[in-house]
Amino acid sequence: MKVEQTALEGCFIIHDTVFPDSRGYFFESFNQQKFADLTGHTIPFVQDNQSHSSRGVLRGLHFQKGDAAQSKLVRVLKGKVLDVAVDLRPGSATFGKHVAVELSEDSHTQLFVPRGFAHGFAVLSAEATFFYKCDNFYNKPAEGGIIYNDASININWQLAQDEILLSDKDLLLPTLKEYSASMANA
Ligand SMILES: Cc1cn([C@H]2C[C@H](O)[C@@H](COP(=O)(O)OP(=O)(O)O[C@H]3O[C@H](C)C(=O)[C@H](O)[C@H]3O)O2)c(=O)[nH]c1=O
Repeated sequence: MKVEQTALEGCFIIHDTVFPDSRGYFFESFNQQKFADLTGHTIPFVQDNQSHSSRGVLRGLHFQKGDAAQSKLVRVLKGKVLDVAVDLRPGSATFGKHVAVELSEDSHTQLFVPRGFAHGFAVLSAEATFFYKCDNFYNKPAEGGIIYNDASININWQLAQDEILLSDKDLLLPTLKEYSASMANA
């Protein structure tokens, strides 16, 4: 397992150590001690999630607010996605900035998304199975989000506009400016 820092402090890429042999391959997808030794974080993950989507599906940009905030360790079991994390930490020097990383079943890479970030992904392969660990439980009332095509974040999702399929909920998400204003008035 190797850790690659990104431009956003606390958000990093994990390169898994894979053991191929004549049968296929093996790798430890998560080891709390190795994760802590390499990242300095001991994360008490409490919930695993898995979703499956067809090409063009875009899930995000999502987060949970306040004490319900989640850090996530995300990876792809099947197919390929563009995975995106957006820094929404108040006062962060990289507030509103994002990282976009291709994750696939063959890359054996994972992305750690800290609390305070919005997260989303777009499916680039015919279909993709997405798996992630969360360090806080699902809390529907605390859910928040930012619209995927917010010009101030300017994410290139690597899909043609007419390919992108969003949930009705995600189509109605606010821009970062609208969200920030709503929080300021809260
Ligand atoms: C997230 C979640 C959802 N659900 C239920 C609620 C809905 O009935 C159904 C689908 O939920 P949703 O449309 O919010 O699923 P996604 O659009 O994949 O949401 C996720 O998308 C991006 C990529 C994220 O990072 C978040 O973890 C999460 O928001 O699963 C649960 O029961 N537990 C959960 O933890």
